[in-house]
Amino acid sequence: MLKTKTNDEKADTLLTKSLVPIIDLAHCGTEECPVRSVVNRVGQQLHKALSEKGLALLVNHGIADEKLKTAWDHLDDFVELPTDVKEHYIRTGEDNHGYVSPGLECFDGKIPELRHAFNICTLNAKDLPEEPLPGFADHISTLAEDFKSLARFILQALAISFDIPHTFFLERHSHMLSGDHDNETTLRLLYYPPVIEEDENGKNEFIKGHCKYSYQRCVTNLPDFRPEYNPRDDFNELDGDNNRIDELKQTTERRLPNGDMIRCGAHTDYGTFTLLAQDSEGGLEVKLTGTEKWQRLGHLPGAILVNCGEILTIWTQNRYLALPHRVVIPEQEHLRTRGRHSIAFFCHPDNLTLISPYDLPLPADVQDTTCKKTRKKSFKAAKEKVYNAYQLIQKRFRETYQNHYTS
Ligand SMILES: O=C(O)CCC(=O)C(=O)O
Ligand SMILES: [Fe+2]
Repeated sequence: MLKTKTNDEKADTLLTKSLVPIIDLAHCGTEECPVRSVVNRVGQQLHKALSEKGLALLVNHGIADEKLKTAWDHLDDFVELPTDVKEHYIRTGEDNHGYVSPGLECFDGKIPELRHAFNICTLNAKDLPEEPLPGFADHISTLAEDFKSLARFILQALAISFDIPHTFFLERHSHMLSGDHDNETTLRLLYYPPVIEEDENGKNEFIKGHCKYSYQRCVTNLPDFRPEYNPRDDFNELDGDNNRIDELKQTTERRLPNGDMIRCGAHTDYGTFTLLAQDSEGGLEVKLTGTEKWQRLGHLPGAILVNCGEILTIWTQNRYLALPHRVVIPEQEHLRTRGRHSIAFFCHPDNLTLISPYDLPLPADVQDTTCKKTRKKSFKAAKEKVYNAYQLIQKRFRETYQNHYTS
């Protein structure tokens, strides 16, 4: 007799199809003093995941799903506030804190981003929309503290993966979310509105700034790593054939009535690493280390993605490469016409930390093969070019918001 698969069996089968290494944090990711043996194991697993792929999915990390969902509810409420109220909370550029409305950011330097973002760099209630939205400050501050604890866990695990004292990275990230302008770490709430080509007035939902689905739960609680045919993949095979690429773009890229839009352009994150939670599949694609092809990441409900940022790449002398990623407008109508929420925690070193590629020990094989003279020479060159974390990130902010600054 043919046996039908249980949900758990289906989930297991789908998990084995995941592109991404899955790391179990044994529920101690947010603990102040996590069990040492778990930190050691995660350190070894992170080393393999980040050096081979540039990312990993964290499960049993200690941040309850309900907390994430409530944060997304708060963001939806914020987006629905009248424009003049929202204006009080707009990101000014002096620091990264505040609301960023759709169209202001441009990660790939070309196409404006189709999303609402609220950046949180300080937990001070007066800088959060507590007055129009009672409960916002309390909830978001607790969640931000959870993400900070999880980041501290990862920082310790990373140190272990390099065989250096477990406090090495912690000491260089000691001001995260302190509100004293000494560290650019940011918790970012994101909402991508549904993309509906035309409504009855001939306008797109996004252009009206109205969110048809203000909140959505995942379609399913099963992992979703189905490989799907994506016509954009054809671009990957067509290096250099510009005519053919243009022709394909006409048929595969979603254009809105007022021009090109994308959910989030291709980029790498600027900091040490990023933790990312997403409420549903909504177009997140990655280029895994060593590959040139955009791949759909898929969705594992409740998991938090950790991906390597540019500062960690410098620190590790390119052993952990920053992960190129983007959020495209999904081809499938049932995904495109639903909104999508995510939360990103960008973990940054303290501003004055010098990011030198010579702080970490070289792996044994590199040490053996690199002759002393070359090492001396490159050390001198590297010494001349060392920037601090603040200088590195400000340069990247200027590039991302260049349209805004010049307009
Ligand atoms: O929303 C997402 O899934 C990704 C967001 C992102 O990559 C970013 O804001 O840097
Ligand atoms: Fe990103």
